[in-house]
Amino acid sequence: MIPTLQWTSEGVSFLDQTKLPQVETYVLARNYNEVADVIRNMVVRGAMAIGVSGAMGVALGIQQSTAVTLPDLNAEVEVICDTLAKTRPTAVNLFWGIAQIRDLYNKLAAENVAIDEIKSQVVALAQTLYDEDIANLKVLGAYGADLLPKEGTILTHCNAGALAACGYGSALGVIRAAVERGYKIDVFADETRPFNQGTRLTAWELTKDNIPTTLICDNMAGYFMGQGRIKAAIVGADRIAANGDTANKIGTYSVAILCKEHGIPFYVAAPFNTIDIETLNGKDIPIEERAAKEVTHVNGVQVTPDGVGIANPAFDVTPAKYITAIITERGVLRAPFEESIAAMSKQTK
Ligand SMILES: CSC[C@H]1O[C@H](OP(=O)(O)O)[C@H](O)[C@@H]1O
Repeated sequence: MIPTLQWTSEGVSFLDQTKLPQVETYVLARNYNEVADVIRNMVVRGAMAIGVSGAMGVALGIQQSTAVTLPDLNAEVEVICDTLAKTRPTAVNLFWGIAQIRDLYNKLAAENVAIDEIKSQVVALAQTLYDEDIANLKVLGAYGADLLPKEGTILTHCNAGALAACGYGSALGVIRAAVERGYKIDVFADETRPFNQGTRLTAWELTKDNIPTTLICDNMAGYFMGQGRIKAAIVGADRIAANGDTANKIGTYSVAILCKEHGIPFYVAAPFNTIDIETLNGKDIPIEERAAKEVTHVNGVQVTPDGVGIANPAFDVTPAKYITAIITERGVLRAPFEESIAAMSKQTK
């Protein structure tokens, strides 16, 4: 299994995704501020992975606190949660992960539970969230595999794989589940400029698993769809609004429109905690703008002239009307998404 992140006795260990595929190396975050740094710098990235990282960061901060009274610890927990919440704005899973630990903390603190007991319970919960992430994605993968063709090429954008989660992956989890069933499928991976999650990460993890993969530049998808090569597209998600509008890696919207034009199914695969029912539609999803250097530089070398303007939105929003289905561990959602999402939100699991 790919060790994207792991709780250890010394802190949280992260596979450094900024160094892949050339070097497989690990970063140990020894305190919650260092966890915030690795999320911000995308040493760890992907909605599910940063959700559980956020939870582990809060748990680590509480575990390491030297506060001896609950009022002092309460104040520290606020700072810890704020620090982690300010790292990346779009993936709602981050806020979900932080809230899981904060809610347990608040409950135990309100019951006046001893600080040592609180520490052990929040750490245990962070580890449970890690296990549940993998278990949920395996269930999601099985639902998704039911929708894929038994043979042919599947397009994906960015990396919604084991590297974007605690393991297995969402979009790539569906592909893994299909391959495990013996489907004769292969993957076209968009390179996903500017951070190159497709080039560096999807290509790395799929070839490691011997899943046949062809890397294409972001502007090639339409060409291959026109040739009839692509049978379906599947992507992950960072935040899904109550009406089904979906924020995902920049370029996803273009892929969805191309799919519509060519009559190709366009699937979103995401655990249910990616759905944000408080956000009514995609216009209200905050879109992260990242540093210009991600666009101007490739492998540390500047490829743009000095003085040119740079825009670097990290995500776009695909309107629900372009989405064939949203695959979750609770089942498959279809249009009208307002209704199917509302109904599924009422299920406890
Ligand atoms: C599991 S969803 C993965 C999702 O995360 C990516 O964003 P980033 O690499 O910036 O964290 C992207 O939107 C992927 O689809």
